[in-house]
Amino acid sequence: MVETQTALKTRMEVKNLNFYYGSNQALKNINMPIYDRKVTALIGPSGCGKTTLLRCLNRMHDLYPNNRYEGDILLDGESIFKMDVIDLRSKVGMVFQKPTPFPMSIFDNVAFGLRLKGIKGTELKDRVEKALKDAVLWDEVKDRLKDSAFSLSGGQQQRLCIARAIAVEPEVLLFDEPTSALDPISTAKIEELIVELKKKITIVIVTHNMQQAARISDFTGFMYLGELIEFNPTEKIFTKPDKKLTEEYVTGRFG
Ligand SMILES: Nc1ncnc2c1ncn2[C@@H]1O[C@H](COP(=O)(O)OP(=O)(O)OP(=O)(O)O)[C@@H](O)[C@H]1O
Repeated sequence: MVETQTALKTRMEVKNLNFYYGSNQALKNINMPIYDRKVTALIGPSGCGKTTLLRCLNRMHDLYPNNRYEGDILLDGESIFKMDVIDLRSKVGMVFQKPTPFPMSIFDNVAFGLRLKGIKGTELKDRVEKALKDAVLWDEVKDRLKDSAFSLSGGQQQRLCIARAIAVEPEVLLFDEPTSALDPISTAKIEELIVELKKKITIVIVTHNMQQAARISDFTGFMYLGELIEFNPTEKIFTKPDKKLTEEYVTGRFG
């Protein structure tokens, strides 16, 4: 069955978004839907604003006082700028480029967000186990849950960070180049995991790797110099893009 864009449910919506680091405007009038339970990839040359846009989606930039947003981003129709930021980040989680386990045990890493929500006892154990299973890490760690998270390999640490992020059952999960620090086997595992996760979670991923975008995403946004040049189904972006600039980029004529 061919899916049309109109039949899709919009989970988030970026509307006329400008973003400034002090006086430096990094995003220019971005408009983009993020469809429910699809993988949306952001591609474009270095410095075009991919990470900046991703970090707007859960207000990661709020940490620095000189950063400024204009326009709006909606989550389920509600402005994220009117939401409590902790609440927003429990709905819109993030996995970073380098694995960022906390300096504590494997179990405690995954339990972290759940404990903040007041979950304990058997429910806590069950939810940790479920998250580790969903992140396809359980079999590798079930006998060493008390070990330090740093005793895991890089690829395992990244899956642990994914387990930690999904344990609190976010609606949307943001991935910032999640495999750029990993070997090909670990990369393949994370890619399979992302495709599996989208059954339940809406995913946005920044990637430098165009093959990765083509392999795992349903929609792709191509960015250039702070603008969203084109947003379309991934297959169209890579075979018959609307814009010449997109075509030049995906065929490797500049990068
Ligand atoms: N903390 C910051 N302060 C000031 N300017 C910044 C900051 N972070 C990024 N920028 C600028 O914003 C623009 C977009 O950067 P961003 O990191 O979003 O691009 P990107 O497409 O993710 O690049 P890359 O693929 O190299 O990671 C760049 O011009 C960059 O120099």
